Amino acid sequence: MSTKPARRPKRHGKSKPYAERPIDPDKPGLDVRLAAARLLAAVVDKATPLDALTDDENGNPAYLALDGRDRALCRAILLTALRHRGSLSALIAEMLDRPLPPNARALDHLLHVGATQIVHLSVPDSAAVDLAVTAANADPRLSRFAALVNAVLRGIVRMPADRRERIMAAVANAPEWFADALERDYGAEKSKAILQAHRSEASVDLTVKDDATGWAERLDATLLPNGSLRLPHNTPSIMTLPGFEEGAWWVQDAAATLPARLLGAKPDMRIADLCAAPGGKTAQLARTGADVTAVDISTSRLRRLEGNLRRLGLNARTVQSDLRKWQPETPFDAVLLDAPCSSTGTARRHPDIPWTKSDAVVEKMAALQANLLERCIAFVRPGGVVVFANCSLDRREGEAVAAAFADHEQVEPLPVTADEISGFEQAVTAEGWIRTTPDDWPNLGGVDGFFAARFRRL
Ligand SMILES: C[S@@+](CC[C@H](N)C(=O)[O-])C[C@H]1O[C@@H](n2cnc3c(N)ncnc32)[C@H](O)[C@@H]1O
Repeated sequence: MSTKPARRPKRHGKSKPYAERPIDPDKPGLDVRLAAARLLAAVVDKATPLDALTDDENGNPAYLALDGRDRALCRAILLTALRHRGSLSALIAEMLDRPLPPNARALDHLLHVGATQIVHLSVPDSAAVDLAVTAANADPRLSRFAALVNAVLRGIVRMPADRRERIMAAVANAPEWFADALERDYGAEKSKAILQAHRSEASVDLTVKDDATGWAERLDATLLPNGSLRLPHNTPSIMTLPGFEEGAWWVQDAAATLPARLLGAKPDMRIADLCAAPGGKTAQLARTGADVTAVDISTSRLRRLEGNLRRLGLNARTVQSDLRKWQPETPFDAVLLDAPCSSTGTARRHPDIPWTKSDAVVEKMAALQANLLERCIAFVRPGGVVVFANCSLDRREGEAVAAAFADHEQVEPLPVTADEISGFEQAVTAEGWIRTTPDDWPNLGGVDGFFAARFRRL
């Protein structure tokens, strides 16, 4: 691969002399594009989670300097740029004689921000091109590439739609490590279906306390086979919806409701929800009337859990502790370990995940999960139940951890049966584990990827 800068894009001899135009630093919309390119760099080059960069209190200064509407546009550009990053890269590459050199990161990010608006967002093409060129001119590292930015983006604007589609559909639209891991775990056909599902934004699902049918009508939502509600895509802010203030429901992906259902929770049981925050599964367990202790290492996330339970009118004891050191005074009847993981099963909601995680992260998380799961044996009484779950698609974090734990002399597998998880019968594996992937329920819009396995302490 050539490392020479691609100074001249293909077929673009007639680009306008943008580089010679005066720069207007106050140009409307320029600060949004500059912020988007900077944040894209932080995600892709520094593996910083997008949610941290766009947090309304502690986010990146370039983001916090934007007003509310511009923040929304900046986030929309970033979510879309990351969701379609692989196919947008292919489109940009098509416009270049040779690849950009590896050190031309800022140029690459600016092109991605521009191409995202042209291909996927309802920003006028002329504005997307013009602002990208102005942004290039405003940056001393990039000003000599302003004509190239102009030519590449104009080339994408002029490209016939069917050719664009062909180029974008022909690539895996995922980083190599992630595409390889999926293919190894699921085979060529299924991994393709998962990556296809990742091209669409996930819906918002709700778990309701009671009267799912009534709330489905009131919220204009779809009642899913497992009893969750799925909101329409254009739903405005969750907090303004009927039932939020009164605590009638909470946000939780349909597949994320499965692990808590495996504990057989009921009023006389003592249950520990481990790695509990922000508390979707704690709420499910508390709702049964069980005596629930929720443990998490993060103080701020536990505060969110407590706020959520208050709104829902549900009770649980909360404990801030690192599970690697925690020791309960009395063993529980059942524990749920919703272990920290690479979270690749939620890539439709967090399209930065494939671009910020790696094989090394997956392996580190799998080792941590095995360690935490082993500690769970001491947390339950003999005969008690341990449920292990996480939202990774990677079998190193799910099936492999469960298979190794099943060999432990102090536990036996307690296979899940289809009748225990009505609506998700197809998710039960031959081993009696649960595995969901984003391409499940294709006609309803998919679900998050989840894994769960159940054991009994001997
Ligand atoms: C996947 S999230 C849990 C989601 C939660 N169960 C729910 O349903 O809303 C993982 C949680 O594990 C917590 N965590 C990570 N390492 C931990 C540790 N060593 N001890 C306790 N909690 C930990 C994180 O703070 C995070 O809140």
